[in-house]
Amino acid sequence: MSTLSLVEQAKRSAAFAAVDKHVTPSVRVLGVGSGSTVVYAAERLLELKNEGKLHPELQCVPTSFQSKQLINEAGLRAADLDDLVDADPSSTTYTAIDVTIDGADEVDAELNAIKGGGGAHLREKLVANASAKLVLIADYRKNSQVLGQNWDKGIPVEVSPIAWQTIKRQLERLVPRSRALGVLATSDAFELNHPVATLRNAVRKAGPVVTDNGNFILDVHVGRIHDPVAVEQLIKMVPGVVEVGVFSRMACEAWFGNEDGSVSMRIPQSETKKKD
Ligand SMILES: O=C[C@H](O)[C@H](O)[C@H](O)COP(=O)(O)O
Repeated sequence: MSTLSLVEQAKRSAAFAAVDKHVTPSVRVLGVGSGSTVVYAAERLLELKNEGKLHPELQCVPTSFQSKQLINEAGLRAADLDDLVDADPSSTTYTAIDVTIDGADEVDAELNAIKGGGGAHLREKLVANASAKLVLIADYRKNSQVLGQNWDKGIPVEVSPIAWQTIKRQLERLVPRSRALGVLATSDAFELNHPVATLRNAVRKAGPVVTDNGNFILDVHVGRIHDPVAVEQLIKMVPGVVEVGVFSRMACEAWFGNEDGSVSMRIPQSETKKKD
């Protein structure tokens, strides 16, 4: 009998289903995300490797220190993102990675996602952006219509430590800032008129979380996010912001483990409508 909790079982089911569908023997370069759900993806990759079902030359691109450890522990070959070459130099999109499988903190109807609950979103976004396909895996708690509906820990924003308090104050003034810029309709973009940015503190270490890249994390509470593209752009425009944990319009599929033990796969709602 399984000793996993319902949530862990849901993560595992989603991870196994997504890996089985997407990591076929023809996949040569795989992006490996970060977080607790990706641990199960690595477990499945190891099984497939032992069954001889992976490409013999498979290269795995890590998205964090943890992710690299998972790749190493599964006996897979890690590759550096910058050492890869574009699969099709004539393409308008840069796709050196065939597919990336990654977790998420929350996913909306269009598969916009909040990521960075584990502070890995800078490298995750770099890898996702170089991938032909980004596939998200998560348990049922992350399955939302609108970002901010279930995830109440704010948007993870990686910032330069040299001016984190200045950046925090500017992030808390996103609304007047966007009005001054006159480029984004902030009033429609997110719920709160007065966002709150909190420095993420470490657990079992005094002081702030320091990312794999030597930066700090501010968790920015904006309430519900109605326009993820605008929110991502607006936060990114604050000097000192290294990366924002809103991944808008990047994922093509999201796999969720459900409470009843089943697995659901979603594509962006607008794509579903086109097919109807
Ligand atoms: O920084 C961490 C990553 O974005 C994770 O993929 C995300 O936080 C989801 O993690 P988990 O699978 O542990 O819920």
